[in-house]
Amino acid sequence: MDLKSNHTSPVLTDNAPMNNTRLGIHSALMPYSPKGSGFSPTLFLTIPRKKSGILDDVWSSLFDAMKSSSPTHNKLTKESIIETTTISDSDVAYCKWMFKYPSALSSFEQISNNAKGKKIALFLDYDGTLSPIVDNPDHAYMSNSMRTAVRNVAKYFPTAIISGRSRDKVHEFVGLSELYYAGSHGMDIMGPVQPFTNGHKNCIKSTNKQGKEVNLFQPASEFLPMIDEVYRSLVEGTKDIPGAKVENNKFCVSVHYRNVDEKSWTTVGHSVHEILKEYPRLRLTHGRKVLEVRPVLNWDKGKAVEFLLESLGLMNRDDVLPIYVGDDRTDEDAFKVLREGNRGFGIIVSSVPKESNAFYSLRDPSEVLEFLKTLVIWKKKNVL
Ligand SMILES: O=P(O)(O)OC[C@H]1O[C@H](O[C@H]2O[C@H](CO)[C@@H](O)[C@H](O)[C@H]2O)[C@H](O)[C@@H](O)[C@@H]1O
Repeated sequence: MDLKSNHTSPVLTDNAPMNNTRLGIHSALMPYSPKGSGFSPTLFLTIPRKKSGILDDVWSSLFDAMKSSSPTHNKLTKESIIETTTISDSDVAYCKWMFKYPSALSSFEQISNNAKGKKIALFLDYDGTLSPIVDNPDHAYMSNSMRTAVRNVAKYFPTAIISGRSRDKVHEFVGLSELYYAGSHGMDIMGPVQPFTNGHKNCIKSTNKQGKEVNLFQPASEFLPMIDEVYRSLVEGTKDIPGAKVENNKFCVSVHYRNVDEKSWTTVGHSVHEILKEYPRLRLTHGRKVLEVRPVLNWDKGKAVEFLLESLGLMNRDDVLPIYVGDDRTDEDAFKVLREGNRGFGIIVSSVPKESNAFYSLRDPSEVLEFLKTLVIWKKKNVL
């Protein structure tokens, strides 16, 4: 299969009206090039940051994006059940979308043909991929059957979890020590000890909880005090908004508005924006009913995938097939890296149509579970 020819020129629109950036907000809250830091300049984004006068534009587009960032599932009523006996417009739209992003389950044969003679490297996002989206981020538990499936795939394929959460938190949720973990959207990677060829200087040797020697890569370590400070300011600045929740993800901070009354979403946005004005070295990205504050650093989940492939000795090898499964905007960076290098492919987890750089789709975590089980069954058959 020629991975490049599946479909061309993917556009990342994410179902929301936006300017030429994901949020329509980047010109205000985006990149800044700090001088005199100890970092490699290539790690920093370099688009100049505008100072003022665009607040209205910024917030109207942010608000549109906030509204559409995670579909609200209609509650089942008698009427809706009767209605669903006929095919709805959204079913038709989903089916059309699946022509472009075929199901990774029904296309499994195609995937396995492509994987023949190759070593699969598996990258898995956590929230919305391995665990269902729930209202309380502290309760986003993974099912035992999913844990077993992940443990099983990891027996056959090098497997990494790449999450926006802090590395410790996502490790605690997943609870498997045989995996590699990248937290804070890839800014905190614990990987195997390997001689690095890419000269990353923020890499240090450490030991994991099992006492095994590991490599720790934290390109944003300089930002720790700033992130702690902005976390406290965000907690203070949103404390009077019922339902708002701020989560410290170590090298980034999440401001959740899933449980905030829609009428107050702009208040959340404005509060975050007011605070971030004081932090030109921080930027804002947008996930599923969450605003994510992170360092202005040229580092994302895509870079984390490349870093892990390199440290596993699997980079740029014809006999390696990386597969990345994820549901959110930040996963697009990883899909893109795999697509552009024609290295492997992304699988987008979504129950609604959305533009993506992935090649295949799965509807929800229950289909992710099926996919992982299918991979193991296929591998077992082919090993024997
Ligand atoms: O990269 P991920 O592992 O997908 O992390 C992205 C964000 O996930 C979490 O928030 C999302 O899931 C929550 C639990 O289901 C849900 O309540 C929230 O609305 C979602 O945005 C996590 O809490 C965030 O910190 C991550 O940035």
